[in-house]
Amino acid sequence: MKAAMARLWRIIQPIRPRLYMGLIVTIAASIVGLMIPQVLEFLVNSLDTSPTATTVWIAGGVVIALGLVEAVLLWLRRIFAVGPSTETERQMRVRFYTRILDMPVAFHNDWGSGQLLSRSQQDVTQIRRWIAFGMIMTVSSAATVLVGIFMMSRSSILLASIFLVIVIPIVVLTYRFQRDYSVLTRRSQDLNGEISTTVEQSVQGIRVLKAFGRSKQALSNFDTDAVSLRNNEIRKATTLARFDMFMLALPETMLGICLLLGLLQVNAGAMNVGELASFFATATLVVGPTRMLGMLFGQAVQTTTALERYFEVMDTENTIVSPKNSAGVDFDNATGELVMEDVHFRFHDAPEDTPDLFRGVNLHIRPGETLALVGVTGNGKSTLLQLVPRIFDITGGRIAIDGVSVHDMDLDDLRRLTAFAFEDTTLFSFSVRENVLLGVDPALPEDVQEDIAWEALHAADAGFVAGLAQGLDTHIGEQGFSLSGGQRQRIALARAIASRPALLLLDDPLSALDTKTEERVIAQLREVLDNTTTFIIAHRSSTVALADRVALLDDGKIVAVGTHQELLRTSARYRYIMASQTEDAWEVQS
Ligand SMILES: Nc1ncnc2c1ncn2[C@@H]1O[C@H](COP(=O)(O)OP(=O)(O)OP(=O)(O)O)[C@@H](O)[C@H]1O
Repeated sequence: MKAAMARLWRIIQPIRPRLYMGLIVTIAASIVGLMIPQVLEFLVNSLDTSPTATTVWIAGGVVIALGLVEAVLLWLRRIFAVGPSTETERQMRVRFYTRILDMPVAFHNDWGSGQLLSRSQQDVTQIRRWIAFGMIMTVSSAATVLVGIFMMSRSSILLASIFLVIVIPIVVLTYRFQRDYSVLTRRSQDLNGEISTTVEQSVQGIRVLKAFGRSKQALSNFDTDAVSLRNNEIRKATTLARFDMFMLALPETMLGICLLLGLLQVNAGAMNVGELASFFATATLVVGPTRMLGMLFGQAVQTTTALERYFEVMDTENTIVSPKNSAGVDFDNATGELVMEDVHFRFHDAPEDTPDLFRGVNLHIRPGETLALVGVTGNGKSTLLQLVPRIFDITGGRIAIDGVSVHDMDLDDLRRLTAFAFEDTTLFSFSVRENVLLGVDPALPEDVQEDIAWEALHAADAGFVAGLAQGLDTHIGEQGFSLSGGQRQRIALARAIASRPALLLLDDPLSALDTKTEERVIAQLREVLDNTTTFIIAHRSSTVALADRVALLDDGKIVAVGTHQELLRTSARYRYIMASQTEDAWEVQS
């Protein structure tokens, strides 16, 4: 708890002066509030001895004035605290988002999106509430209780001591409550994260769920999580209710005892009625902050949990970063020549007894060449391509573009040199223009950008965009749902082409196209790819036909490289794979 709060204390360093101001006005408001019973004591005593209308008016006026001052001071507390705390909340959220954008794909595979969502939303909001309200109120409530007890002791030391004695069980109970409640809070936050992930996955996969009639099963899984959350919330509420019960019962019992003893003392002449009235007015005022302290303890626990969850993500080490002294990239003369030397790779979460996915891959793609990568399904073709822009990092060997190791390049430079069209096309809920120009320098003049977009769309045979309601500015629905699979694939292909990379990485970019469309796209791609070095994963012979040479990936290595015809002649494995993967394999071989 201490460590997380200490880090928060450092984070809020710039806003501390304003929080101090907030604290000062809150304590001032409490003191002003506590002065009202003193005026009451004076009023009661003067009514007892020499009652005059003027005294009543003056005392009443002072009480109203004190009430107004208290209200203004509480208003000022919000003014001082709200602005800086919401700014800190914004900064923490932006840092979190920057962090998750920076983190490698392996990190996102490990963390559910729901977990990241709940940490960046609920947890950060909880932290803001603590900064704006909890921190200030803890100090001011504690101060109010102390000052209040001091003032009560001026009325009667005996009664104040009884009040003080009741504070001890309150502290013990609060401590036990804090311990139990923090465990339940953490569990609730985790369950909330899991539920968010389930909803998100169902929404994304809604078509699959419907097509396979699995909505009921999805609902049943969701219900199991929802029931766990409900049970946990009930346990939280029961714990809180028990705690609240004691927090209410203890002060009320104390007030009852004090009233009895106070009346006996007044009767015995040990204190006057004014002092008794003042004691009770103060005690009533102090009971609130005493209970508030208990509640704030609970909030402190929740905030600590939220901080730990926030820092857990922020502290996860990012393994894929730019080198300290990166090698410069000559973009004007970049050719995209790719060399892989003795490349080894295994996923960090691969079972220990499995061999590396790649065990010494050697490959050379010449400048301007188009090389197709072929292999049986699931043998690592997509992964090999993703090693180039460092979506995953190799565990051994070397990958170089134009003679410079990708590990020596700045990540931004590396990703400017390369462009990727993924097998599962992700389009954002932006316009077609924004999707296609994602990798294009936004500083270019608008008309140049527009020309680039159309050129790329034509190259990818995505001329259908011109016929859309708003052309390039047509907004693509969430996840690109309003387009067909083939249309989405062609826009994603256009996006890769538009960034005019030195090295184009295409992961089976034509898989969703019918043969006729594929033929057209290939014809246009041939022209575009003429001078661009291209590494393309191919499952169909028609895609292979696009390539100058073909490399066969098998058993963690490149086992053969040559033209399509050469490999058909020399490699039985290649013949087998092409035959098993392409519908027209026999035609290809003949
Ligand atoms: N993030 C990951 N963590 C662990 N294993 C993974 C991960 N991604 C892929 N794999 C595994 O690595 C292997 C290679 O996957 P990859 O997607 O590269 O194959 P592929 O040859 O492109 O497949 P396909 O031809 O079906 O597209 C598969 O066994 C896959 O299950």
